[in-house]
Amino acid sequence: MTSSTSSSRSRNPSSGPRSTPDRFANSSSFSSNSAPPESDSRKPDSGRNPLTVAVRSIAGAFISCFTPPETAERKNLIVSNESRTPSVSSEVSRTTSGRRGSNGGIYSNARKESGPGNMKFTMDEILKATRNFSPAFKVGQGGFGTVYKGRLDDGSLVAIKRAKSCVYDKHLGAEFQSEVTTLAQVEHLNLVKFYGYLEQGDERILVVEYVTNGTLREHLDGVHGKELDFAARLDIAIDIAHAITYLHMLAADMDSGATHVSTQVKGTAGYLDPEYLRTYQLTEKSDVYSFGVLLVELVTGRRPIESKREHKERITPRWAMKKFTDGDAISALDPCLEPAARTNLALEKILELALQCLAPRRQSRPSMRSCGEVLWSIRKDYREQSALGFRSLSSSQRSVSVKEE
Ligand SMILES: Nc1ncnc2c1ncn2[C@@H]1O[C@H](COP(=O)(O)OP(=O)(O)OP(=O)(O)O)[C@@H](O)[C@H]1O
Repeated sequence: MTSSTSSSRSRNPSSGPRSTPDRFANSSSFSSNSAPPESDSRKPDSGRNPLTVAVRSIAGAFISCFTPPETAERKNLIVSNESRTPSVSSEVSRTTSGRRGSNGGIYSNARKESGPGNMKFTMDEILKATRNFSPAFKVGQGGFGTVYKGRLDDGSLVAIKRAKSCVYDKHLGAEFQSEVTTLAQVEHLNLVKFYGYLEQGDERILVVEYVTNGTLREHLDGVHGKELDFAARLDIAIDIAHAITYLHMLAADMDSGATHVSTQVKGTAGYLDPEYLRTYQLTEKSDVYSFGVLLVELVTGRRPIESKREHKERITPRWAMKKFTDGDAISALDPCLEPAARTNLALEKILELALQCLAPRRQSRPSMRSCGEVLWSIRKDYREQSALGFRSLSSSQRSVSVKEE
């Protein structure tokens, strides 16, 4: 989504929403076991901007760095090397209050005790972990800057994100610290763990958990083997909705009620709330918009912007919404997915939700919590229908109306 510290792993510049809380997302792991967000009357969807500059910077990562959900499908996707990343150890996270480092052990790193917002790295440590920012350790380049893979002294594998000098407005000196303070408080199974930071001279560096499973885009493209099945995509959507809901609640707690104006676009094309262009403000509802784009991406398998396609298909959300409103949702379904009555039903409901998320006016968009609840209900129906044994349709029936068997 829109921010400056993204930890996304997308290798495609057009992938990975960038508006508010996706930046540190890992999406998934607990998906199939996750409960719908609990209602919280303390934090109504007020429509105010709960995202401080700092929190806004969290945004943007949820799409890219993710661990596929716990489904049969996942077993084929997951990296079996247990020593690689804590993000694949969902069971560990679920069953222990302690966290595990990339080396598989509970953190022995003294930084854990150093407390949120106080996890400072020295330049020596960063240089050692990245072999002096060796190009061989570079894993990506994003709006925030350059991302390196590194290993800390305790063996933890981390992503070291070195900000471009233009990312932090010199006039907003507190922006980085504010961001760090927020990141240090984020603890969610679907969000990459924040290890610490370095602020020295012009250098601004963030150290976060390294995600080895690849990006959502890669999994949608089948780069790691079989494409994600529909159930897995639904799980991912729910996990992301939960993660953003969590971030919105966090942000609401921290929000001072100030108005947050950003004139520096930090998002990724295709995901950015169009209202931002009018107001220069990012709100929770900007994330909802980006989430709508993500929903479309998940079910169509297409990138938000498909510049090589014919004109009317280039902006994927617009194309998919047209299909949906024309009553032809099924033709927007990712051709990799097997059409089935239950899938088509869920597809329609997901696109309906996406339509609401993509509403041009912010006030018409649902809250993230509500998105999670709707998706939860869609998944419940989908599973029930799967259990009832709805049979698949052949691809040739894709364009005809679906009748339940
Ligand atoms: N935590 C991580 N673990 C592994 N690889 C990562 C991680 N974070 C980022 N990367 C890699 O670095 C690339 C750039 O990430 P980064 O988050 O800076 O850019 P982005 O996802 O394009 O977002 P933005 O442009 O908004 O900053 C990603 O595409 C990914 O390949």
